[in-house]
Amino acid sequence: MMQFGVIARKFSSSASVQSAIKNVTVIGGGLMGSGIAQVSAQAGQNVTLVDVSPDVLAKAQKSIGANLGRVAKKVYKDKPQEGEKFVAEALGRIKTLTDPVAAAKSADLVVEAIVENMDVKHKLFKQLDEAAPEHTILASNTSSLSINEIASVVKRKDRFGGLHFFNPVPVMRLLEVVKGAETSEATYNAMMAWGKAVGKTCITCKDTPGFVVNRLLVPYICEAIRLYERGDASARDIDIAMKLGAGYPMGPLELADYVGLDTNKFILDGWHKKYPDQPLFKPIPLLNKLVAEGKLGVKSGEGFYKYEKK
Ligand SMILES: CCCCCCC[C@H](O)CC(=O)SCCNC(=O)CCNC(=O)[C@H](O)C(C)(C)COP(=O)([O-])OP(=O)([O-])OC[C@H]1O[C@@H](n2cnc3c(N)ncnc32)[C@H](O)[C@@H]1OP(=O)([O-])[O-]
Ligand SMILES: NC(=O)c1ccc[n+]([C@@H]2O[C@H](COP(=O)([O-])OP(=O)(O)OC[C@H]3O[C@@H](n4cnc5c(N)ncnc54)[C@H](O)[C@@H]3O)[C@@H](O)[C@H]2O)c1
Repeated sequence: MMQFGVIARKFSSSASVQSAIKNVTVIGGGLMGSGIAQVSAQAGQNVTLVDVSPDVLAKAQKSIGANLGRVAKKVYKDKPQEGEKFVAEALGRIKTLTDPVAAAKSADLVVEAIVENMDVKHKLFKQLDEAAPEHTILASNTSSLSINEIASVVKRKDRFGGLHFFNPVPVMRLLEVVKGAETSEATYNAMMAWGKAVGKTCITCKDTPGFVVNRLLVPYICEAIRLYERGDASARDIDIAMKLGAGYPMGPLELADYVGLDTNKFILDGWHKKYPDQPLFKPIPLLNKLVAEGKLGVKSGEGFYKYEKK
């Protein structure tokens, strides 16, 4: 108990923690990348946000502005002018680019948050490894892929690791800092210090499937889907049960809709292929059916529940 207290204090988050990393490039301006760019800029980092799509970048800037406004309303509730200054300054620290190579040239740290596809990640990291300065740390926000496998294409394996954020990034306080087989102690320490500097509580994990959170969360969500598929309980009752009986903020099926049923399926299929004998990772016919029908959850307007399209 005593030891846990010490560890908890040691790793407790603080936006005032200093990090040697001042210039961060975030690649992928979608759901996760925009959140990572926001928390970095909020903490005073110079941020370059990259996406192949200028439309995504415009959308990201808009949502970051709106989310910074939410933060300002809370933090500066009696000082609206200071709140406006906070939002303007944070937004001013984010520049956008469509070229990852140009963006890597000025980075101390690159955080990749593009599609969860090994080939696409490999292609990007090869380019980044060639373009980035010697000291630059390369990191992936992958949910389910192996950090060692992603790092296999770069020369700087000692300056490569995992930085796994949670959705929604501005709200979720955890950051999993993943050590690959060849991640150096200096890289690990720099990633931990940076994570704390951007306001997250960091935990450490080896390069094991799903790290800590998803290794527990994916089987939990999958078991909930199987329970529903068997007709053991309604979707609503499964979700109410876990919210009121176990204290979760969302039930498992609501959470599956929130992260996206295609993402759920992608992770499960990838792990099933790698570990075919693990019953927890076996395909789920209902999940496959919903995805085949385009029912992907909140983003498509329907999953286990129906949503108003934004
Ligand atoms: C097979 C499985 C597959 C797994 C996939 C893995 C995916 C991945 O690798 C891991 C994950 O991320 S796993 C997923 C991990 N994620 C989870 O497990 C999430 C679980 N869910 C939750 O924690 C809560 O339901 C939410 C925080 C999402 C919403 O909270 P709520 O109470 O229901 O509703 P509320 O009252 O509206 O909001 C409360 C406060 O949050 C603020 N805010 C909200 N959205 C925001 C945004 N986008 N931006 C900024 N701010 C946002 C809002 O302003 C408010 O602030 P205030 O200070 O109170 O005014
Ligand atoms: N969604 C989640 O809940 C969540 C949580 C934690 C980690 N992750 C991981 O984060 C990563 C991104 O997930 P997301 O949900 O933000 O995806 P997303 O689809 O919202 O965003 C990905 C973005 O990357 C862009 N992109 C694709 N290829 C690119 C390239 N070569 N160069 C630059 N931009 C490129 C796309 O245009 C898109 O805007 C994935 O690896 C995912 O597993 C997701």
